[in-house]
Amino acid sequence: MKSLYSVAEIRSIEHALAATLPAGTLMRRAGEAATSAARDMLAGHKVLVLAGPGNNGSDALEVAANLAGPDTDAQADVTVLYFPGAAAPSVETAQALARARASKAHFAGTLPLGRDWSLIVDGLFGIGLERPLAGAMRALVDSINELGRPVLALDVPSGLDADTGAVIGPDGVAIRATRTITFIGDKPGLHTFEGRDYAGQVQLAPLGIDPGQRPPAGACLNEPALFSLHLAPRRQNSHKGSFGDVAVIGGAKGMAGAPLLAARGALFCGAGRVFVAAIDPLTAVDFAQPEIMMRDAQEFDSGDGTLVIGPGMGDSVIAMRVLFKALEGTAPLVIDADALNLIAASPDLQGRLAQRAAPAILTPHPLEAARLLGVTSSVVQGDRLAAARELASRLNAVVVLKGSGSVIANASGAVVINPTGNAGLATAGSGDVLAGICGSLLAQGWEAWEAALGAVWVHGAAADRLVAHGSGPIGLTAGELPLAARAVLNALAR
Ligand SMILES: NC(=O)C1=CN([C@@H]2O[C@H](COP(=O)(O)OP(=O)(O)OC[C@H]3O[C@@H](n4cnc5c(N)ncnc54)[C@H](OP(=O)(O)O)[C@@H]3O)[C@@H](O)[C@H]2O)[C@@H](O)CC1
Ligand SMILES: Nc1ncnc2c1ncn2[C@@H]1O[C@H](COP(=O)(O)OP(=O)(O)O)[C@@H](O)[C@H]1O
Ligand SMILES: [K+]
Repeated sequence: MKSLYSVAEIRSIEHALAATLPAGTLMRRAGEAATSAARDMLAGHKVLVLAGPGNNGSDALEVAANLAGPDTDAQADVTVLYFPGAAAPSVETAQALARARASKAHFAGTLPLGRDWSLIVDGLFGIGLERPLAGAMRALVDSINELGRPVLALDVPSGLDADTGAVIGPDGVAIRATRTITFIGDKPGLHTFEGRDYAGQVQLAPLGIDPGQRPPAGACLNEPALFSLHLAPRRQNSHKGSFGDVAVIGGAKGMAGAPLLAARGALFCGAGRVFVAAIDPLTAVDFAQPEIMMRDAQEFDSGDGTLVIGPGMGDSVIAMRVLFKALEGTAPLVIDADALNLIAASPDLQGRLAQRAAPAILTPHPLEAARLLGVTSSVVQGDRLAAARELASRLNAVVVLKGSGSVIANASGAVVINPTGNAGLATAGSGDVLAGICGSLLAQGWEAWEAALGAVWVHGAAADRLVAHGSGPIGLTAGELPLAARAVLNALAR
């Protein structure tokens, strides 16, 4: 399992290890791991090392000493910008500083201008940053980002919250890294919200701590191993009834495309039969996808099939009535878009949802999540893991909080961050396709938790596949996702 540790969890691991290891061991190991990552990235000689006042800075000083070296054959020409704190440095920091000063690295007082850095090592702040960068530090971070040179961040890009992936603000700044080497355990903030943009490629350096010595983490990264129990090859002796029915309810006037996209997501990911039950039943057939059966939402009886409710559904009286009926019934539900907004506006519907025994997956984007929680979307984005966890527990459902690094949570408090997908998905209709894929996996007998994990992973991987083939991120369309998702799912099942 690819565990993700909160800052509090890392601190408690550090605390336990401090009793068993000689002082400074972990810092030295962090320095060695980071030095090897820096060498790996280095295509040239000139290295700028930024070292802050805490232990993150000490890691950076170790890197500077290692890269510059006392030897004449040292490869790098290292410049250090060191920012001592107001308090006296710790013994370990003093040792790292002495090593760096004894090396061939030169210490500068301000950012040297006009140098074409081959690599910048960011050791300003790690998990100890608790307030926004201000003054000279803020200006330095802006200047570093403007240089556009390769940056290796130590532990966490300085300015980023390792728990949430938010830049510590308001109106904060953070280093934009090419790669982040993160110590002891990987961290949620490197994989969601702003984290993916600021951390770049994430590399874990466990510092010689074997996973067995680490307690279980509060979150982890999504990967096929988390849902592979449902990825069995199909039996030859199967028929369309073996793979379940999905009915997508939605499609108010002018919004016929949304349920069709969801229905295609369901069809291409293997549901046996797929219906669209439209609020405005004008379309008799989807000529591009005639396998989809078209019905009138007001007359439709889904039996025990899976319902995906909400895409393009609107907020009419009919929509409300159909949603009420779905919540009263016992069908597995995927609740998306307008259905989420109707539920957000009605404590009664929230109560009904929370009391249901049948499985439900909710797929809010941040604004829909904010409406459900009665807060603003910036509050949701400020702590996506907490928001997803809170919604799952309040509404007794599996929740997929969408966006860069989608967060999947359940009512028992489990939290998973999805690493697949890209900004090509930032296009109308891609969420509809995701809802359809969720419904498809539910209809094929997957448990709600695995269905949500599998659907989000496959949906993101489909977008990654399209980008790898040149069909994005610019101009990727939601309509292309179902076919790509089919390829991804079949590759996994093989
Ligand atoms: N412990 C271990 O076993 C290991 C730890 N490791 C490394 O240690 C890192 C954590 O180190 P850390 O706890 O010293 O915190 P860090 O991120 O350096 O920052 C704290 C310093 O910044 C200061 N400061 C804060 N905000 C500020 C601001 N806005 N503007 C200006 N100053 C500000 C704050 O000062 P103060 O708040 O007192 O003013 C304090 O001096 C971790 O990320 C990893 O890299 C690894 O070596 C592995 C083993
Ligand atoms: N920048 C991004 N990186 C990764 N995934 C993204 C990004 N932007 C959007 N997505 C994904 O695309 C989908 C968009 O869903 P949604 O916002 O509901 O759009 P729509 O309602 O138009 O279908 C979600 O699955 C979301 O996680
Ligand atoms: K850093």
